[in-house]
Amino acid sequence: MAATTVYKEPAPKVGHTENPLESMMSRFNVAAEILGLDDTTYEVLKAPDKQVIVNLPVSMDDGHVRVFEGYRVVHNTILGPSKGGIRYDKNVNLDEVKALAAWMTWKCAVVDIPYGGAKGGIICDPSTMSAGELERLTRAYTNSMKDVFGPDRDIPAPDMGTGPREMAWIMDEFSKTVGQTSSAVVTGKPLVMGGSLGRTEATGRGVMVSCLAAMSKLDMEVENTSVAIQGFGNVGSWTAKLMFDKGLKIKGVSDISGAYWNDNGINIDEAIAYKNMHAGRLDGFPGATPMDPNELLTSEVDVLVPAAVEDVITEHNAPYIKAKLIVEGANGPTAASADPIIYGKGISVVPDILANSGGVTVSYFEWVQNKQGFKWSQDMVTERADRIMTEAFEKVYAVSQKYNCSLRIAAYVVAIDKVAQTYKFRGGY
Ligand SMILES: NC(=O)C1=CN([C@@H]2O[C@H](COP(=O)(O)OP(=O)(O)OC[C@H]3O[C@@H](n4cnc5c(N)ncnc54)[C@H](OP(=O)(O)O)[C@@H]3O)[C@@H](O)[C@H]2O)C=CC1
Ligand SMILES: O=C(O)CCC(=O)C(=O)O
Repeated sequence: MAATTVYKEPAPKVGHTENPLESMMSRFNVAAEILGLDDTTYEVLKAPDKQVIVNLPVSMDDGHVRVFEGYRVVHNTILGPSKGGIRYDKNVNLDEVKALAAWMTWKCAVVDIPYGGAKGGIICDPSTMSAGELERLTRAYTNSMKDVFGPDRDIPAPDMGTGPREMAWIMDEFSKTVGQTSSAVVTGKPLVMGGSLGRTEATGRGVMVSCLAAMSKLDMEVENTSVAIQGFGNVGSWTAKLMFDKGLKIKGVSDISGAYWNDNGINIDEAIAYKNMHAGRLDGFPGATPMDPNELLTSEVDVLVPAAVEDVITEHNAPYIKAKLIVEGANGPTAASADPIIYGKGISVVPDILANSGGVTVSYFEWVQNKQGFKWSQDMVTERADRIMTEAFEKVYAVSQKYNCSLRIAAYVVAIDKVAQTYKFRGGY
């Protein structure tokens, strides 16, 4: 794929400090130029519609009150109510949330689901907080956002550091403020209370499906393909499990405790069982040997799946990457400064806004089911999600061929074109 196309992104600035918002904007600018996007739509899309910053006083277990800062950024709602996860992490910041919100707009447009984009975050370290503290924090955040959230306004979901438990608290707290049970206000809920079959594994499944689609374009065979995966949380562990079940050889995995390597392939069922029995960490896993986490990204594998945080692939390590294919499970794992290097090496990249869009796709199914008051079977969810992922991949691939550009720029072109066309029909400015 990439080897036959011409690179079209601006060269990195000298001394560039990685910033996900700048990375998002530099790709957006290239796609806008390809499309000949009009100035008004460009100005509307380059900044978020709404940015909310809240102060959240929370009683801690030791009796003192700690004040947390939280954000919700709504990037755009021209395609429908805004959608996007909530991140709990000590490194959350407003620029990051703004980039993540814009990526949600592009992602929903790429898979053609009727949502705009948003993202939320709270600066906190969930690994050091008790369940009670996290519940009080989540309820305080939901209360502060009661005029932002709504089943037809803005619909949160899980992201790093959050999962079904937090989504259940959000649903309960929001329902209390509106005086009726409001299942469709949030997705990624536990199954018993309106969650969808298939949501937990949906993002990893989409990563696996788009990886196989890209491998087929590159004539890569499943049996001979080795993989390294950074991050072993929801996205990383499900990607690993589903790729392992398909017969790919997962040689390296990592989490915050370190990286682990087995040249003969890691038994992912054993790795997940070990993690579940050891406080969610792989530390001490006997089925692989510890390695330097920095070396995982440049290890001798065919496919690299970054599935943890932003900006892990930069101009500094990109020259040493050996994989032929990068499939971005995480949002924004590749800084824009690395793009020309990766492209120049002929490495294909299935970009985040395509590769990890399986999660929001099944969130959309959950929202539809909540509104219908009807539950879909696992087969129905899987078949529909796989079809959407495959069609989105083929569409992005065709655009990359048409404009002779990378899959990343092609995905932005598909997304921005849909949003811009909708603005033309709806008017309003
Ligand atoms: N959940 C979803 O449905 C979706 C998530 N994403 C994106 O996928 C990425 C991961 O999210 P998710 O899996 O939900 O988050 P989780 O919190 O479930 O998992 C994050 C994983 O990354 C690990 N990690 C964190 N920092 C590092 C690091 N520096 N090096 C290696 N591993 C690290 C964590 O380790 P440890 O557990 O040891 O702390 C954990 O294994 C994020 O970019 C998120 O935005 C995108 C689409 C949907
Ligand atoms: O499931 C969702 O609604 C959003 C998931 C998310 O935050 C993401 O795709 O980055």
